[in-house]
Amino acid sequence: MSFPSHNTHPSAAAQSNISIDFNDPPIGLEQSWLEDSKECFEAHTLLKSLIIDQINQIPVANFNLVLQQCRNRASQRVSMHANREIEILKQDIEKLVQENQRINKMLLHEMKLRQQYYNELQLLKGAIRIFVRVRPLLQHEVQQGDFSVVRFSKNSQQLLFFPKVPSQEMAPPESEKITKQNYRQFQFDRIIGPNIHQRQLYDEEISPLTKSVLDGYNVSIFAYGQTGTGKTFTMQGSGEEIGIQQYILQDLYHQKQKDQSLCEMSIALSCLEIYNETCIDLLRSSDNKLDLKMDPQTKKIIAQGLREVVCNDVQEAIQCLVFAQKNRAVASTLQNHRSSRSHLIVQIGITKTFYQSETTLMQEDEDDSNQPINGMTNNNNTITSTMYLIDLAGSEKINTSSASNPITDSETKHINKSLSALGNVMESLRNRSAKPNMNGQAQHVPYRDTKLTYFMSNVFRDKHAIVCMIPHIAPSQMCFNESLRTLQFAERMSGIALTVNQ
Ligand SMILES: Nc1ncnc2c1ncn2[C@@H]1O[C@H](COP(=O)(O)OP(=O)(O)OP(=O)(O)O)[C@@H](O)[C@H]1O
Repeated sequence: MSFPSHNTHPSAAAQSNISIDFNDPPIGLEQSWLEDSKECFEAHTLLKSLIIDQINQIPVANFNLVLQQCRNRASQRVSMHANREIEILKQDIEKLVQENQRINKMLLHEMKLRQQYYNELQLLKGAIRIFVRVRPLLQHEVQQGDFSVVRFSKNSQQLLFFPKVPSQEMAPPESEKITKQNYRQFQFDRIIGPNIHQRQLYDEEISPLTKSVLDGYNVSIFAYGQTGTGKTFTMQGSGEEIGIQQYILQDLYHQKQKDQSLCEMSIALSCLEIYNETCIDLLRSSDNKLDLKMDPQTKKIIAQGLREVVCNDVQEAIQCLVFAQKNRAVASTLQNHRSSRSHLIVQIGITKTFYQSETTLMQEDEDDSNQPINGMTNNNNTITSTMYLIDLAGSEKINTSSASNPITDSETKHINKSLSALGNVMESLRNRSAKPNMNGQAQHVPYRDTKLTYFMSNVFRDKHAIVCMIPHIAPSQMCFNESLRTLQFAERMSGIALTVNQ
């Protein structure tokens, strides 16, 4: 086959990048040759674009592969790194646990020392502490023209009590103006005047007792005094003003929360009423009369079947008290305002069980001062203690001038009997500590004379018990005789303050 000499092969044209306009072919080229060339050129162009496409695909696939490999390597490195980190963290945690144990050990040691010194101080202050509370004059007393016959010293320990003053005009002057007046002076651990609010009373005088009960000491607080002098106000509060019962419970549950890493604390409540020498369980609505018996194992006097309610928080505990108060109020309306004619004993039982690690730490501590504190049994590292809050019946005498009412007379006789039995027990304890062993025999203490003294003998027979008495008086001159009796009773008690538990 021969080609025109002046012409060039189409592939040569493509190779030499000659641009051919196929719509306007050069003169002399045959039509078929042109069509062949055109097809060939298009095939070439298509092939070229396919090759470019293929080339473009290769790096993407490669990249994905490389990326996957990188990921694998990275995840291997991350897991190796994480393992190392976890190892380091484990070591750190181990160190922290050891440090925590060391600090807990120090804390326990410090706590025990603090408890020891603190409670020694409390015991040195006197086993029976007397805080006389004088309530303000009430509105109806002022309206009746009554006035206060009580004055206070600046150190809050002395109380000046004026004999009957005939009228408001003759009322004693304020304490700073008092010179040589005819007054009786009383001195107690603390006088709580009418301006002292519940919170202040709690913070200054009662909260140390809450600390003691948490340390394993049995504590009892008696509210004593004539009806209407504020015993219930102090213990339970009134209206907006909460009483020491609630403050104590708030503190106990607060401490329970604070100590939860050291020990498990359980708080249980029971409420016992003694009315006309009958014991009544106020946490039961029926079948609630109880007998007092000595527990053969612990030698403690127990009210058989007395309901103890474990309360998990302060609200539950307060609900319990409200239930008891309602029960008491129902009986009260049925029986001639029984509430002020009966003794109410609220018992708060505390059990603290120390966790194993702390137990071991305590056993490891070889310091001699690290003796088990009161209430703690060596076997199970549990501390048990009880706080007794006793709202005593009104202490007034039978009004011999009024028409006799057999019910109130019998109630009053029972009250007078149990309150004077309480005084006799105190008196015996004082005598016993003055003359410990007469002819080798311990002096008899008449605990069994009344239900109140029998039950409370748990407290008086306990060498480590802390007893606090809050005698209440009204400041008015109309209550002069009853207030004087209350102050004299309190004076008798304060005489045995330092000796009762020796
Ligand atoms: N410190 C005080 N401040 C203000 N008001 C008080 C105070 N103490 C008592 N009161 C008020 O005096 C009244 C009598 O108080 P309360 O009922 O507590 O006496 P009580 O000794 O418990 O009597 P009862 O033996 O009859 O139960 C109440 O209205 C109480 O609110």
